[in-house]
Amino acid sequence: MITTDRMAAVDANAAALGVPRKQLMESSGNAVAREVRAVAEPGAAVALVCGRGNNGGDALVAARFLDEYDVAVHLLGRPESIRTDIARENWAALANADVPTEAVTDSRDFDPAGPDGDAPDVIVDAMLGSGVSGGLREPERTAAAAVNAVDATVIAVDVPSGVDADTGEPTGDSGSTTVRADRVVTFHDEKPGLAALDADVAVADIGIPAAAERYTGPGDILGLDRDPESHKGDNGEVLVVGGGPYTGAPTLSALAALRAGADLVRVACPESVAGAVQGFSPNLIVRALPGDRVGPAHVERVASLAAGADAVVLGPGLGDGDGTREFVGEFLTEYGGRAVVDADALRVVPEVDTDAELVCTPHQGELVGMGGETAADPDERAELVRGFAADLGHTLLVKGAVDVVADGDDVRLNRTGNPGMTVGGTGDVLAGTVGALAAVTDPFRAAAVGAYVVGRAGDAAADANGAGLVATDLPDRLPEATRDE
Ligand SMILES: NC(=O)C1=CN([C@@H]2O[C@H](COP(=O)(O)OP(=O)(O)OC[C@H]3O[C@@H](n4cnc5c(N)ncnc54)[C@H](O)[C@@H]3O)[C@@H](O)[C@H]2O)[C@H](O)CC1
Ligand SMILES: [K+]
Repeated sequence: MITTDRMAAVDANAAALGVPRKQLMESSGNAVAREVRAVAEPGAAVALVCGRGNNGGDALVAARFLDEYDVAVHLLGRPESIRTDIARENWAALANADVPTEAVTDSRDFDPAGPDGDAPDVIVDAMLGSGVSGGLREPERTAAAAVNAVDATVIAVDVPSGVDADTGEPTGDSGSTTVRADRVVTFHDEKPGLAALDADVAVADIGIPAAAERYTGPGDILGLDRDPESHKGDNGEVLVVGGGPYTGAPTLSALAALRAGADLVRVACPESVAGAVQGFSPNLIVRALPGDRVGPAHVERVASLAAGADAVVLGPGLGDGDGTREFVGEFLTEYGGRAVVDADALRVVPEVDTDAELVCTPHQGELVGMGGETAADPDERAELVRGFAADLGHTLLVKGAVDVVADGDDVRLNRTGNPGMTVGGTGDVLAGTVGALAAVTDPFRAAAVGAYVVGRAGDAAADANGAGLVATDLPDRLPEATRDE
């Protein structure tokens, strides 16, 4: 099962892995042709109704494969309005292969029966797929009604036009037109909303490599960019709780959170280091806690600060004194929001019963310290991490040459980054980055994207500084690493 957003990410990851979209479209078109052959004998009349996007492109390919049928292609719009060059190439190929085609510019002219007036045996609905937004507009709306009015077997490409593949509901309001399909041939994996439809659903493998789903890639960032209408605070407020024996760690986390997109970052730290932390950057808002270590006396104060944040980053530079461990346990017991837990705070997590949604970011040693297991083989390690995440009831991001991100259901691997990143402080940068992302997306995705972009920032830093990279090289490189390619 895959959602349309995740499908778009996997599609982009496949492209980044070098799988040409044209190849995917050829495979999709071939799958559509197979569906036609499954329902109609050679010589049957097949009308392919194509939109201007890649959904239409799939059917333009299919038309080429169906030469033993009486094929007619109806493009809804002018050929020059076809959106992508791969779909345009397929249109041109059809015209050269003397397949009857017509470009419908006025929806009132559209008749799936075509010029000879005989109703087709099969109609392929390739008007709109995952690129649909809102209820059907013209000419697709009139065309959908015309398709529904014909007594033919309707095969929908990817999803029936006008249907939201995630919900099975119309993409417009409940009364809006959708194509009623007898069969749906969807690509790569089942979509959540298709089961609700009164149609047979076939899932076609179109050659998307498993790595496009298993490993993070540029597609995982899609959709995280800011809403241009957003204003201060919408893009996340993060509270970093750390410092004590160390001052650099909470600062690195806080700077990373800002560079990863958080609007406001506050740092709750012992007053003994507050001056040093504030001194690192005027961008930070420091909330000093009495004394030189974070302890149980600070739980109420930190809990009230956390209530005003979208995500907490707990642990950088806290140290592992008894009082600090007690603080972490009591704070997490009380806190019910989202938190990234790192460094010395990690070992408390297995003992604490919390309503919070946690992302724990241990390295392999810290994972074992929490009671988890690791293995040399990446797939075995991934399965062990997934099982431990299920036991913990939280998301794990286990750092390594290949980072393993897992919650009880899903596992994703990240292979950006380089050995230069073993330098101290990069874990603090990662924790802050995941904190900023957890403020705007779900914990699993925050961990996967966080691992990916910090690794890319580390790779950019290594390009510039070789193995001499230091953690402070990373935050400023996060914006570039987080940009949609
Ligand atoms: N995901 C994959 O790996 C593959 C997907 N394929 C096929 O590509 C479509 C998605 O193609 P896309 O071009 O993104 O969008 P659509 O073709 O679905 O539609 C875009 C097209 O439609 C117009 N439009 C959008 N909303 C409406 C509306 N409400 N009313 C009218 N018109 C609308 C929009 O302006 C565009 O012009 C996917 O479904 C698969 O079939 C690849 O070919 C194979 C790999
Ligand atoms: K369709």
